[in-house]
Amino acid sequence: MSICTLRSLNLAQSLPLCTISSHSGHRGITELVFIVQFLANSVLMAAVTAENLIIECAKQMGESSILRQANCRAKGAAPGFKVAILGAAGGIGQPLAMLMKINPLVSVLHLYDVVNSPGVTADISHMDTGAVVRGFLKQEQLASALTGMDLVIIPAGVPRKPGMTRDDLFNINAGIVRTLCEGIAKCCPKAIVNLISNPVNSTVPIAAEVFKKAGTYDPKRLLGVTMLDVVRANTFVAEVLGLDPREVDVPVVGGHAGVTILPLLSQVKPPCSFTPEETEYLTNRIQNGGTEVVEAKAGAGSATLSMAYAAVKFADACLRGIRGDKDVVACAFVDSQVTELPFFATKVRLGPNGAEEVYQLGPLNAYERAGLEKAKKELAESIQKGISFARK
Ligand SMILES: NC(=O)c1ccc[n+]([C@@H]2O[C@H](COP(=O)([O-])OP(=O)(O)OC[C@H]3O[C@@H](n4cnc5c(N)ncnc54)[C@H](O)[C@@H]3O)[C@@H](O)[C@H]2O)c1
Ligand SMILES: O=C(O)C[C@H](O)C(=O)O
Repeated sequence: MSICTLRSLNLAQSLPLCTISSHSGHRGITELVFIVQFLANSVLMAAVTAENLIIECAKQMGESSILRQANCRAKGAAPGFKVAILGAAGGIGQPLAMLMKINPLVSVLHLYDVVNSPGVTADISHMDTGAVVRGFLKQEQLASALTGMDLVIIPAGVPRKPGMTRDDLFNINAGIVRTLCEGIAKCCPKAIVNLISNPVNSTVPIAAEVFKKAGTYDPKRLLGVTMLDVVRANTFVAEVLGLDPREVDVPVVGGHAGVTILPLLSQVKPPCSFTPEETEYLTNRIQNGGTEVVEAKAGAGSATLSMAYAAVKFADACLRGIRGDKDVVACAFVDSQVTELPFFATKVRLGPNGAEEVYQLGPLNAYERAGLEKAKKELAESIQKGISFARK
């Protein structure tokens, strides 16, 4: 029975009581009973009619009630940006969807996955925040999920288990990212893409190749998400320095795997210095932060909650950039001329078109210069692997 009918029936039960109390002093019992019965019947009839209308409406629309509610609310959507999450039912996808639903810059939130997206959508759509939430399930609904989007966030794909490298995910995730990016090229070629799926050092080159093939590639709009490395670096450095992590800003450059993750501890803000032991400890911990979580989860996946937080921090920066806010700067793995490699993570300035400006590395100390050489060697192979896969 629908909510409308239930409410009408409650009304039918309570109305006679009101009527008796307000009229009992002026009318005879028989007259009163008649009036009460008449009113109750009228309300019941109205309730039954409303129920029939609802059933008829649902039949005509041939849709679930979730879709009808979403359509309804979409008509009144507040101004803001349209964001799609691909892989929204996953370990990262769910908390990411929840946090994006809270973001006041988001007016429409599309949740796409190959499994479980209706449940996640129903759940998140009950949050009393502004964004309208719609769910999309499986490949046949990918185009609807993507059409009209300003920002697409991709955490789709398998996570690591203990003993695996991120590159071990390549065989499965490369194909997933390729398919999703083909959809983006067709349905929302102007959207800014935040790519989370690992191995980021290879999936970003794959995405670039897909967009090039489709003739839609805009290097500024494709951003590999390395924000989790920055979030970890800020946390670990703050611990060592005894500071509030919110006051610390550590640039992390290179890529997103092992030695390709290069924290620039000589450029930490507020300015500070580290002993060689602290530098070694911090660099190792930041480079292996992902593995630390994978091992602690002991087979149940990799970082999801801190990643959702980092993804939202980065997506929010992208949305502020699209809105035209000045001086929005974050680290990301992007098409780059900073080194001889075609892709590299550095600080970028985010604007209406994505990464409007890619910043240089700045002065590096001897420890960081040695780290950079190691990072570039591994990065070159991972980037080439992605390009070769996509060109096959
Ligand atoms: N960039 C980073 O810093 C970072 C951090 C953590 C995790 N990751 C990566 O993010 C990815 C997701 O991690 P997770 O923990 O959420 O994994 P998960 O397995 O919990 O969730 C992945 C979701 O992707 C969905 N999916 C699979 N194929 C899909 C397809 N073709 N289209 C749409 N959705 C699809 C799955 O159904 C699942 O819901 C992994 O590759 C992981 O390594 C990256
Ligand atoms: O480590 C992983 O496999 C997931 C992610 O890349 C991370 O850094 O936590």
